[in-house]
Amino acid sequence: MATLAATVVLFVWADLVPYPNTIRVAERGVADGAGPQPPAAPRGGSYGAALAAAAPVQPWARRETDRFGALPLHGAMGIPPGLWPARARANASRGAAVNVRWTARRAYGAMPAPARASAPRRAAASRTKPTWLCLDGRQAPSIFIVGCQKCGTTSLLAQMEKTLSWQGVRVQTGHAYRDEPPFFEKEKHFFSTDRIYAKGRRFYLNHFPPCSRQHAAIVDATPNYLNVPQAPRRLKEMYGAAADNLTFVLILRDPAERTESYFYHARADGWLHQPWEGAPPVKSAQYHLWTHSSLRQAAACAARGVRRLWPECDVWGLFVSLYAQQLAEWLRFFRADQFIVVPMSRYLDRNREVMADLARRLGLALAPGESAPARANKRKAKKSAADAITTKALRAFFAPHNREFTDLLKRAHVHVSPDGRFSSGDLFFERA
Ligand SMILES: Nc1ncnc2c1ncn2[C@@H]1O[C@H](COP(=O)(O)OS(=O)(=O)O)[C@@H](OP(=O)(O)O)[C@H]1O
Repeated sequence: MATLAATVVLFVWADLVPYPNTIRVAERGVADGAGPQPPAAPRGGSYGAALAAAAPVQPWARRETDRFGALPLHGAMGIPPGLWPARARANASRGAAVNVRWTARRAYGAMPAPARASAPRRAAASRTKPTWLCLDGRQAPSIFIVGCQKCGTTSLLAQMEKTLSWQGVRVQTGHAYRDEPPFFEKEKHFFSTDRIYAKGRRFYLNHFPPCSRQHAAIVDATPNYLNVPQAPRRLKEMYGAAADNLTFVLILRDPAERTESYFYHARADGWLHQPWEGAPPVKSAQYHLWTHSSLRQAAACAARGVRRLWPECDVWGLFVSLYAQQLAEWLRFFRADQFIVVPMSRYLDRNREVMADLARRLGLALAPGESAPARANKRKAKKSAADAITTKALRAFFAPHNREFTDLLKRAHVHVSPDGRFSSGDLFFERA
């Protein structure tokens, strides 16, 4: 009830604020995320056919395409029409009322069927030694922390480097070139960034030590690999047959908190994603206004029948938190038993168990004794009470996506650290 009240307050208030009515939405991603896309059609048939079979597309859904400003977000948030502010009700009576939730559910019903791990493959998920990959004379990464941005990836990597080893040799990340920012030591951005990918395989592999100097395992911890749709295909192509031996770690945070953290980081560093006309300069963007515009963007996409909000609506901003749709894409290229999902809450609360589980699955030894996760990349901006209200509104938006994520993990038999156990419902708000 408190969540609903907070959401209503935010959106009633937000409705009074003048917003740009036309939002220019990049068709698919922006900047480095753009470029050739993997095929969108699912394995078992076309989305179009599945959607048409489920229910015919309503004319009002089509009409919404260019009417961004008129969308009643309140409906998308599940708020009963009686509680909508006057402007939203007026929009609705003009024919703009869109049951976005229904549209979205219909669209997501047709997600690609993920590849299932066969029983022997699943059994083989624990290893006795790490995977050692030599490509063109370089020890190439065999472990990828592919996501997600603002989910504790820096902290996890630091702890892996400190505590995981094999026969006394630690894991490591390779190096950054002198003209690259220092954080490229952790994250190479190769498979996710067109201009870096264009430099080619040799350029990537030159970041890693020669095979002669054997390391326990090499890690590329680029949190954007998960949300850039080109990344899994590129990775698979580069590794060829060796791709079967890779392990992908996904440390994932409550999507709403992640989005909040992203906003403050991206605003401070000047790369906040706001693909709508009339957006303020990045430095003066405000969290609640940015969130409201992002939710409008999502609602408009759903209303015009976009099949998967990620990647078809956008791949940046709050769309980075659409984990189900992203993982489904990765499962088209890799087996389910190559993935380890680490909820950030478990990483913090059950740290030792999670690290032991990672060690087992990566074939590495865990150093004895306790080690706490470092608080890396802590945001500098102060939290405010108003932010909490905005984040609650985001939670309402993400709730069905979170359930979809949990369903996917169960269906595809993806391992959730530390013990593979999780209940149906929302993984990010499970009871201990
Ligand atoms: N130990 C521990 N406890 C609690 N929170 C932690 C911890 N380690 C990292 N964090 C929070 O994770 C956020 C940074 O995540 P990333 O390192 O993945 O960021 S980045 O994508 O590499 O920029 C960032 O979140 P915000 O502070 O909310 O922005 C960090 O504070």
